[in-house]
Amino acid sequence: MSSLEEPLVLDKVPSLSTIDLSRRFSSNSCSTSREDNGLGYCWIDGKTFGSFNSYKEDFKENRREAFIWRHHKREARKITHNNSENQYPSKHPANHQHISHCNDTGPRDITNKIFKGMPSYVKIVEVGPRDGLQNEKNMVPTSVKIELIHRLISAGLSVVEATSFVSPKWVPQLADAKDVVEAVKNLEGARLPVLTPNLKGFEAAVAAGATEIAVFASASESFSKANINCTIEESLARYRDIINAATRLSIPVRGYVSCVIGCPVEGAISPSKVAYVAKQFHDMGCMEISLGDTIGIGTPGTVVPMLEAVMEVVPVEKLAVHFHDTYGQSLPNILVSLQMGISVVDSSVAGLGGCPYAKGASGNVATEDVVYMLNGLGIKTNVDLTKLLQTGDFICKFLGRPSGSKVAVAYKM
Ligand SMILES: CC(C)(COP(=O)([O-])OP(=O)([O-])OC[C@H]1O[C@@H](n2cnc3c(N)ncnc32)[C@H](O)[C@@H]1OP(=O)([O-])[O-])[C@@H](O)C(=O)NCCC(=O)NCCSC(=O)C[C@@](C)(O)CC(=O)[O-]
Repeated sequence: MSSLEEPLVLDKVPSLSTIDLSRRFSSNSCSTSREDNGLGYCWIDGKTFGSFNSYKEDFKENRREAFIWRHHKREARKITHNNSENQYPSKHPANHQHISHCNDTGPRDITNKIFKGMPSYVKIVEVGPRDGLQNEKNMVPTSVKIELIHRLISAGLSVVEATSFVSPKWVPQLADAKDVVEAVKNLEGARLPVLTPNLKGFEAAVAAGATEIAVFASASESFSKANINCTIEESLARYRDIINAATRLSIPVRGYVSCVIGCPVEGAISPSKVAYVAKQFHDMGCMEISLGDTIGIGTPGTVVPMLEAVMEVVPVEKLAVHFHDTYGQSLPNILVSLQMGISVVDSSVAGLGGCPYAKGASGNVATEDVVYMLNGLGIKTNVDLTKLLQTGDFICKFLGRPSGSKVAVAYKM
């Protein structure tokens, strides 16, 4: 459990790349030429990682970064009301969008760069009914799970992970997976993937009517054993069989990699291990690979090198990020992921969740908080924040606890 006691820092994280991380993140990092540092990327430049800046350009850009925060203060005066789909009282700035349409000279250029690499639309994968509820001690009635899924879909979420077909001895809370899927399988407007750890689970999921599944491996050997009772290689062999069977039925498969930053037993996990498992999933045919900071210890300092390693072997369009909020780092981690070109974000309504086999890990980042941030950035999600807040309220009232969403708390004040 030592890994939960202090944040991982860059020098504790082994990296795939040959770059000296402390140099890359130092004030002179971007002044190093591409050839000199092996990869030569300056991640914060907001461009595709393949863009070639000259030594001089890099140096100039790096110097400009010193002005970013001063510039933001000035730009903050220019916030404007965003009349997108959500309507809020003006005291709440969720509808305020930073004007990032700057001209190309001076410090404004920096602001432009920060926003330039970001997607215009983010797909949110809502994992509340599965990841959010799986760790609940008291049994949540099937009818409440079904109602939760209904509400999430009507709030505009286009992907809602409904449940898991895992062993009920391991996760008793989701023993009603068959009933949940049978009740929601014909709902329009959203895809409803379910987790399957083996062929037995896959067959049960398909029999119940699931049309999309997810498999889950770990980048940590110890966590793999604790979570699914097998080694990483054994799990990959199982998943190969599942993916082959799914492909024959034209069922899309999402692959999760857990412990992408650290493991509750092993501590820091090397980005190269994460990249290895992600590549295996990609080669097997997973349509999307979600990178999970299962115990929520990542910071942008560890998330960036991990993503960089994975992006060397898997196209960024196939990647999703999945952060738990144990140390309150999810939003900055999501922000840097967006800057690196990721456009799929997992989250859980009201910040529900926690993994039963990762003691001390808290819930997923709250969907409300993600939507609020994306609204503020002018990034579309098609999620109605008001309906989402009401959905969070519904499940929190049922569970008898306050929301894990900061936005939900703020809106009640
Ligand atoms: C993988 C197993 C099944 C191996 O568990 P095992 O005990 O090694 O399995 P087994 O094959 O020896 O079978 C034991 C019993 O389970 C039954 N069984 C076997 N498979 C199934 C099944 N699919 N559905 C229903 N029952 C099943 C099987 O029939 C047998 O029943 P018995 O004969 O004793 O009555 C078990 O370890 C398991 O279910 N683990 C899942 C744990 C879990 O769900 N953890 C949370 C996932 S969250 C996560 O991984 C992270 C993620 C994705 O959220 C991302 C992130 O946050 O970073």
